[in-house]
Amino acid sequence: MSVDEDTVKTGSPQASSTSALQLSECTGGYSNISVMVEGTAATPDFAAACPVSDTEASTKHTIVTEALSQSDDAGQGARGNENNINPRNSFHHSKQPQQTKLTKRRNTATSSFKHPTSGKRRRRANSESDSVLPTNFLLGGNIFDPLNLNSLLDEEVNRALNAETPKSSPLPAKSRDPVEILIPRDITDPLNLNSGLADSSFLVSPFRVGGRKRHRNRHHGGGGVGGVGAASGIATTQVNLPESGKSEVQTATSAPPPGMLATCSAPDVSKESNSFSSVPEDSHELSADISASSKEEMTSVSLEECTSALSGAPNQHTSRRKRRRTSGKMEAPVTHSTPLGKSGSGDRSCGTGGSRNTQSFHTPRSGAKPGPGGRQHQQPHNQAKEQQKKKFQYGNYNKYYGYRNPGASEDIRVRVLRPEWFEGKEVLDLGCNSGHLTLYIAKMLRPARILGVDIDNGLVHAARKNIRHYLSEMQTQEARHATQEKKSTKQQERNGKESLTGSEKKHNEAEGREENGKPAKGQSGPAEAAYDNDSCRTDEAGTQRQDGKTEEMDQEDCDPSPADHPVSCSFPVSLRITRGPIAAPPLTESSTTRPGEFPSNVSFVKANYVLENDNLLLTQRPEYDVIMCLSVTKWVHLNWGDGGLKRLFKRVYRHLRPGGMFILEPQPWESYVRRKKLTDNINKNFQSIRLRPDQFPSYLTTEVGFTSSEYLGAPKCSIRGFQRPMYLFHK
Ligand SMILES: C[S@@+](CC[C@H](N)C(=O)[O-])C[C@H]1O[C@@H](n2cnc3c(N)ncnc32)[C@H](O)[C@@H]1O
Repeated sequence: MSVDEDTVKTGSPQASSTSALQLSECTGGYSNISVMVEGTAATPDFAAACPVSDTEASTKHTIVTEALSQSDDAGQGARGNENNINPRNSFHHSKQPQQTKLTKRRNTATSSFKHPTSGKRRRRANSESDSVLPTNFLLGGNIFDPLNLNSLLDEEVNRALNAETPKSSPLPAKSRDPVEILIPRDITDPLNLNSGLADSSFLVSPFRVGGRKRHRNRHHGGGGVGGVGAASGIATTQVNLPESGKSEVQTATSAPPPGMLATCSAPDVSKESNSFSSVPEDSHELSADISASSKEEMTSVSLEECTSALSGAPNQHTSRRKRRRTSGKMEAPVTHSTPLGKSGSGDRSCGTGGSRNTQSFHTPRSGAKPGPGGRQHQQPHNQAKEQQKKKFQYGNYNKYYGYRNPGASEDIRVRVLRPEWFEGKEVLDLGCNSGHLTLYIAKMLRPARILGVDIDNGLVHAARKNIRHYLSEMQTQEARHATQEKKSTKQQERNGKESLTGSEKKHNEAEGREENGKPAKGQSGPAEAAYDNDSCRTDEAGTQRQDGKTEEMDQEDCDPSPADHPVSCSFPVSLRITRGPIAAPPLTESSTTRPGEFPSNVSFVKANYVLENDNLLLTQRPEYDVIMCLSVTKWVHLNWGDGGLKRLFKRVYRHLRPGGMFILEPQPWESYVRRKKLTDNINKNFQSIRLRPDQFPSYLTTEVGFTSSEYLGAPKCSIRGFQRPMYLFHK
């Protein structure tokens, strides 16, 4: 028998049926040899044929294999062929009972495969590093077609083969040895390059060290500089993910990266204001507890504030980014909560107009707080429910603004806030949550200083982060408005251009202006200076480009940032608007050092504003011109009863300077009822409440000392539960 240069036809007088020969094994090192096999060719003669073809390896051939294969056969054959091609293996198996069925299966593909050992066989024959080929193939695969994809080409064969699953496609045996995964001890230096030691112990196997251990109270700053391998270059196995958001947030809080806002605008409670240092320790501990739990996974947010109206509230705020970070790393924002921008068209919003605001804001990260077993799902149902309740017992919802202002709509309450109340003033925002309203005021109403206070550490943390996101969003909005204005100006100019006379044109040229009133080329105006150098700007406005698009389209996609915030065009403004910023820009020195300007004028602090006892009221000094207390009274009332709420009112009064203003948005009594069983303490307090919300105005004027009260209205909100009366009290 000879091997034809292009096609090898093996025929055997004894066998005329379709062959069970896996001839491809014989092609051994000949990557491109193709053999047309007819007949079983189950003769030892064929063994001799293989070496023959071996010598003709250099010729390129086409394979049309009409051969059958059975996975293991093929595999074993292939393995055996590494150095010694022995087609008998295949032959032997082709006589198995399964043959009838398997003979139906044809390798119909016109293959031109390369044997794994092709071409290198001779060289590797003496090598010790020969790779061990797999031998066991499921699903009828073989070394050349491990997944047996070829069988799919023939529907009939495919059906027949998979008629009995899993018999046809046996499941892998379970009793395999576990796969050992080696983990670098120092994940920041996985190859242990820093140590300079040729020590293989920098990789650890979880099996050898007794498996991953959970360290409940350890902070997982794992990758932090200096933390890992500080002494020996070998870290404890820090591949464990943080157990909860708590440790994560705390890590980030304790070591914010330089230049980030956590540092520049997040003063410590103790540093921020004496007025908060009087908060008793136990209150803080309580707060810590709550804040920890507030970071838990909130799969079923039962936002009391909008219970009635929000049954169909969009679930856009439940997306959770599980991306963990190590301390000191800049983090992508959690992109769901709602800013205080203007309402978008078509949104189910409280407002009626304005632009859409799709900022990426931080909400406190949620993470399952492990129970004793370390996993939430191990908790009994009731216990988990209990925790869930307790978690929001202060109204410290971490998706509050998402619910309150669905679809990133405007917070309608800002409409009753008069700018003159805030501009240049010292403002305190009690119960600021994640800071959206505070930030809006800081940016838009320009107070000299505004401090957001919240009992929930996680919310305060989120609020601090939101400063830079808000800053970035404001830039985007400004850019968008600028673009729109520019477009409309251009349109007007184009309309007016037609009526421009020749003499006027001449005059303009003499003045160094173009027809559209802009400086002529080479004479950029101050506002345009940064922008003119921008690569986005390709031509004068409105000119037609070769691709048929007009310049306006480019400008729309680029970010025509204000001259003092030159932002590159690499991230189109349209994407910033629709997807949020890539990452909020860190605050620059210039943006942080101008006192009284956003964002230097805003800070957040964690504190319980309810003092432990009335005696402490005496220590409170006047500090603020305006104090806001929006949608907080119910929570204070439920948690500290009449006594606690009255103390809060009195503290507010003392905290205000003469002539100061107190802006109050109380929740109605009906909304208390739904939360009365949140905790035992709340239930007890609820039963003893005598001072109802509708009595607050008279209490504040007659008992606390405010001279006047003004009803500001109940801003209309599409979420009815949030439509609440607002008052202004004067000291
Ligand atoms: C329903 S939210 C209102 C948020 C914000 N004031 C607004 O209206 O947009 C109530 C907030 O008050 C906070 N809070 C409740 N009791 C507090 C207390 N004693 N001291 C400080 N903040 C408190 C909660 O953590 C929560 O973030």
